[in-house]
Amino acid sequence: MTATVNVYLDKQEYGKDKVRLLKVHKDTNVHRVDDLTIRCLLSGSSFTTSYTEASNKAVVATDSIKNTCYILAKSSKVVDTLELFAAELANHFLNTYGWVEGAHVTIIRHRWARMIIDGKEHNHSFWRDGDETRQTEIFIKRGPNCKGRRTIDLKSSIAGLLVLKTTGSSFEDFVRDEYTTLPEAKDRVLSTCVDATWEFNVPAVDSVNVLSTLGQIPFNTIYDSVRDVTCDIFAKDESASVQATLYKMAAKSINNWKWLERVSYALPNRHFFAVDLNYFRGTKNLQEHADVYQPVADPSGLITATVARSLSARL
Ligand SMILES: O=c1[nH]c(=O)c2[nH]c(=O)[nH]c2[nH]1
Repeated sequence: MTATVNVYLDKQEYGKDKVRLLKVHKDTNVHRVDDLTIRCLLSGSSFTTSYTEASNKAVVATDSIKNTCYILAKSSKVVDTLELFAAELANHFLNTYGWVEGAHVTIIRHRWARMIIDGKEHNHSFWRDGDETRQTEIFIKRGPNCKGRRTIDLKSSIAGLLVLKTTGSSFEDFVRDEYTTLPEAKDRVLSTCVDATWEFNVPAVDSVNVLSTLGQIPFNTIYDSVRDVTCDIFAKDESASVQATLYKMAAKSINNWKWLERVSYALPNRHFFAVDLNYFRGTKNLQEHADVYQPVADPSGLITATVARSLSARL
């Protein structure tokens, strides 16, 4: 029995997720590695019938999409710049399959730090120095009227950068009412797991110019810089709140880089509460006496914001 037709396919994207890939750069005997997890999703009106009429005529198998990731990783010269490799992949799908209207590629890079052996960086041995990842997400679309044009939405992120400072953070002067139990804190432990995202301002370009246009943006330097700014401000700011520190971090990176349009942070406030030890022989461990804390995994605060370049700054 056919379903009643008071519905329509509103949107669709399909492809391969969690394609795992390790690229070893062997150009010298000091090897470098890029350990990636890739998602490639395709979209376009030609795929509608694969959902609504069970027709696979336009469907590029997700297995072929996976193979493409490996084939391009073999030939690519830019795997170590996530944004450019993501653009190469997305562009490939648009150039190869004329009916694909949008290619949406997300790449996560997992950390491998060089081992120090006998006091020296080792040529080909690495260790996982944390769960933090670098990520990028690109969505390249064919121009609606001019098929040779491409519009590019591009953003990159740091996810899971776990940081902690033991002083230089306060939280005072907040609302006190009958719901409040939290004491004012002049000096507290501050810890968060940073998710930072920066959105690039990329003009629409002709299909042949996608990679050369993006090639002008110093993506790896921007990533290093946003990470440095995050750590620098986290460490040096006399923080009045997570909100105030977040704003300084985001504003600084927008001011540093003309390519950045918006910078967002999501900062969980991982609480460390001083343990009240007064019950044990009057032991003082609160306020200025605190040095034993209880980390509280749940619940955590969550402070999020996006800071954007103002229109006047674009002129
Ligand atoms: O930096 C903070 N911001 C808050 O909004 C908040 N709320 C809270 O209980 N502790 C904190 N800390």
